[in-house]
Amino acid sequence: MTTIEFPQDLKWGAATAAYQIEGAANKDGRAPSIWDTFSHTPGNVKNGDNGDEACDSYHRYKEDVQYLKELGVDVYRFSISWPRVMPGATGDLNPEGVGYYRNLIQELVDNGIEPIITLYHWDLPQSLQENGGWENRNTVDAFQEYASAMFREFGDVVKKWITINEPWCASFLSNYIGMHAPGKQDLQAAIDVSHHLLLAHGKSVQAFRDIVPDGEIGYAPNVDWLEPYSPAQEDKDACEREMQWKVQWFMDPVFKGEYPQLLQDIFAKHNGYLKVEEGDMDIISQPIDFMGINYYSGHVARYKEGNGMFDIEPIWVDYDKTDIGWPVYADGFYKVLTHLQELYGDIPIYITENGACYNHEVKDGIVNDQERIDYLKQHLTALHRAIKSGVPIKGYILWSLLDNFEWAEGYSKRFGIIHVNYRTFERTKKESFYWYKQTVHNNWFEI
Ligand SMILES: CCOCCOc1ccc(-c2cn(C[C@@H]3NC[C@@H](O)[C@H]3O)nn2)cc1
Repeated sequence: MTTIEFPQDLKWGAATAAYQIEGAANKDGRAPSIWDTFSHTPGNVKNGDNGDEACDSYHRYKEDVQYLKELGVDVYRFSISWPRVMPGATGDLNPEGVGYYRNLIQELVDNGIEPIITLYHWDLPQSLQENGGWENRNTVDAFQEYASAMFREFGDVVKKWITINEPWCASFLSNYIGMHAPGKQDLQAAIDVSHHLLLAHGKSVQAFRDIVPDGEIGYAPNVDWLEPYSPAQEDKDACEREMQWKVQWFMDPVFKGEYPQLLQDIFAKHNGYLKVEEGDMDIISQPIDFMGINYYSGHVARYKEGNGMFDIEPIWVDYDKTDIGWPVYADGFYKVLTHLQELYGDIPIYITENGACYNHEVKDGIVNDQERIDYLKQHLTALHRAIKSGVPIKGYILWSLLDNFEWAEGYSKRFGIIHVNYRTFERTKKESFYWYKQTVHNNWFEI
């Protein structure tokens, strides 16, 4: 057997997000988010699913923390629901909402688990969407007010914060492709949203430095890897264009203070234009302490003239795929992490999401998700390769602790290492839970 052993100081964790697990959507003063509106609009989410009850973690968080304790993880990454703590989007805090997170944080601390808070995991207050949402530059100031209030409420205990989760999903997937809330298909809207999300990130970092001077803050872009079909320049160029859309568009502004010209030119051909105001790029490129990276999949792709905005087509033919249809492409994890180091140097990285969708059910009290264990072995080996190549990886946070509401896929797609019965909310630890528990305990695994 071969052993893959990690540095002793690597942090192990698990992740969730508010709208995906909490439920209690109309409880204790929470106001609607854009995902309440989107999921309750027929046709947007598979099977008409919504987050009204989800995993009922709002009421079962103590049980969930006990699973984290059993896993032996160092950190738990969760998100705060903006409309739960600030139902008016700005102004007064909701004591019940703040109280829920204070109880959750205390439960984690009492069990020796470090909380990592994500401020924005896509559940924008619907009241802001009525005024244009992230397309409206005023939402940036609303976010800074919300973020500052959370820093003041929890910054005495919580020292690691993430501003924005997957800005590509919250901008282009949601406003250009239209698959996520608010479900627009408007390139200019998506460009405006992407800039305002990054501006909100920068402004909240500025506020954080004053309110939590001993804390660490970053953001969590999602990346994938596109492997050119051939050495032909047209295939390499096609992959570069789409990779820049996912990576450079959201990282160059933070680490270089500018947007990639290649993409600005492509967007202009489709009547999409950046609207940057004086000082914006200085705010966005505020130094941060770490970068979260969310990686799930990659694939081979090649040039195809006229196909989409980037003249590219995916070639997925010969890979194993997870139950959400994404290729299992662990080499892409290693390649994208070393690529990021080449582009941006030694910014400390937490893997803030990595995991797989496999829809196994409970049989005789057991969930035999060997495919998920195999996925984790492949991707943790790729991560180990990146660490050995000198990429400064500080932690690995698995997506997800629980099966949960997978956005437009609803509850049809299961990413958890704990199975959730959505009728009874009964949790069942999967075989992957036990494998991950052993790996966290040992800090190594065998392949
Ligand atoms: C170019 C065309 O593309 C069409 C589909 O495009 C995507 C891309 C990415 C995703 C996606 C979903 N997830 C998992 C979540 N991450 C955050 C957490 O809440 C998880 O539930 N990550 N990425 C979905 C669809």
